[in-house]
Amino acid sequence: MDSCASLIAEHPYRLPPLQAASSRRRTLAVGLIGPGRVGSVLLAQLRAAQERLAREAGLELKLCGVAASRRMWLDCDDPELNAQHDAQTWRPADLDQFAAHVRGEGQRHAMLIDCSASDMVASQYPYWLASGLHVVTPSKLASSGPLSRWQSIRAASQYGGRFRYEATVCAGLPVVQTLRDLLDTGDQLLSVEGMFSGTLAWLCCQYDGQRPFSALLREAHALGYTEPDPRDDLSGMDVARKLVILAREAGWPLSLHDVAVESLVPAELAEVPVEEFMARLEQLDAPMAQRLAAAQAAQGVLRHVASLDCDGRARVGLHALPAAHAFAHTRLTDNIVQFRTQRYRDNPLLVQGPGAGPEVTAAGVFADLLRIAESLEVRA
Ligand SMILES: NC(=O)c1ccc[n+]([C@@H]2O[C@H](COP(=O)([O-])OP(=O)(O)OC[C@H]3O[C@@H](n4cnc5c(N)ncnc54)[C@H](O)[C@@H]3O)[C@@H](O)[C@H]2O)c1
Ligand SMILES: N[C@@H](CCO)C(=O)O
Repeated sequence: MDSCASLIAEHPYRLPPLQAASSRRRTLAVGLIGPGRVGSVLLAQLRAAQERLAREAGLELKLCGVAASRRMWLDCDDPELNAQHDAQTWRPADLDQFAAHVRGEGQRHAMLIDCSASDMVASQYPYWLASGLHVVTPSKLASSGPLSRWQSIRAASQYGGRFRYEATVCAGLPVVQTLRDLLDTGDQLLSVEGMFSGTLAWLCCQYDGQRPFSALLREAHALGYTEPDPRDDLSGMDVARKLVILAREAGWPLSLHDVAVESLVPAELAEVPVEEFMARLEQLDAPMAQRLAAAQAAQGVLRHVASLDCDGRARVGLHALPAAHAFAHTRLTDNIVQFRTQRYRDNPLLVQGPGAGPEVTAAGVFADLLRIAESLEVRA
């Protein structure tokens, strides 16, 4: 035990568990869709916290199912069978059946967590929310997809289940909620600027010409920073989606086609299957070496920067910034978000920290789950 942990364990004045635990006992049925890098870490975090949440917060999390792209696991009344994760308990995936199973009979609180990167899954949100299921996701597809679908999701979440998506922008950092709080307290957003890609932040920090860009990109993929298809990061589309999400949060009807995006993906690799793209990554090395040399010649550093203003101007691209620029001093996957608002007009409000990776992203999703759970009424 480190000294801090032992101090907490031995301290005679440790705070008692929350009083409300017994009087606010609630059960939340949870189904997870997409047990990939983020989804599987989230499952581990939920399991690790289950007992503590029941004891200290009166929240019983009941994991009732996991759906992957081709198969799903549903719990049943037989604990022995539930304990087995083998072919006997897995069955072909069927999202309607999955959602109905998690919703269950009667009035129980139920939530679907979408950790896939599937548009087909995102298109189900309006129906799930309208049926009273809560939805939490790190996937940007719904919040930055077609505006009409986004509006249906917002409408369904007004009277149905609740919808939260904090981890869609800068993973576990409190970005969407910070903007929401500013707006809800009467502030007005003027502009947002920053570095919104953990992958590109990490690549820009690591890339000094010693190792080829392609080798670093393979490493970023293995570390779980990239999107399932790393072209979503390199093309700037992942960052464009984050700008669209923030703009819509502020009530501006932005869509992806409104964002001016500079892509780093060579045209000949834009449409090939992802496996082929990964096999041909070396084709990125020469153009990226040129960008680095140009930045170094100007005594600058490469940084991937995005901006959005209240006239709807949104742009995303790679820049050579002076070494003294605030964005030049970030580390690892650090994202920076600068909100300029009426209140923070002269000196912007800053959110900064790691912006990618399964652990921090899963924790952002988990925090959304807890915020919804806090608001649930006690039901028999
Ligand atoms: N990795 C990060 O740092 C990070 C950060 C923020 C947000 N996100 C978002 O989190 C989501 C998951 O990212 P990841 O890195 O875990 O990706 P991943 O590819 O590791 O996992 C995605 C999982 O979803 C499954 N899947 C695909 N289609 C499905 C379907 N129709 N039904 C059920 N499952 C399906 C895949 O089989 C895979 O297991 C993505 O939307 C991503 O944009 C990731
Ligand atoms: N691939 C994304 C994950 C976080 O959205 C990034 O690198 O920023």
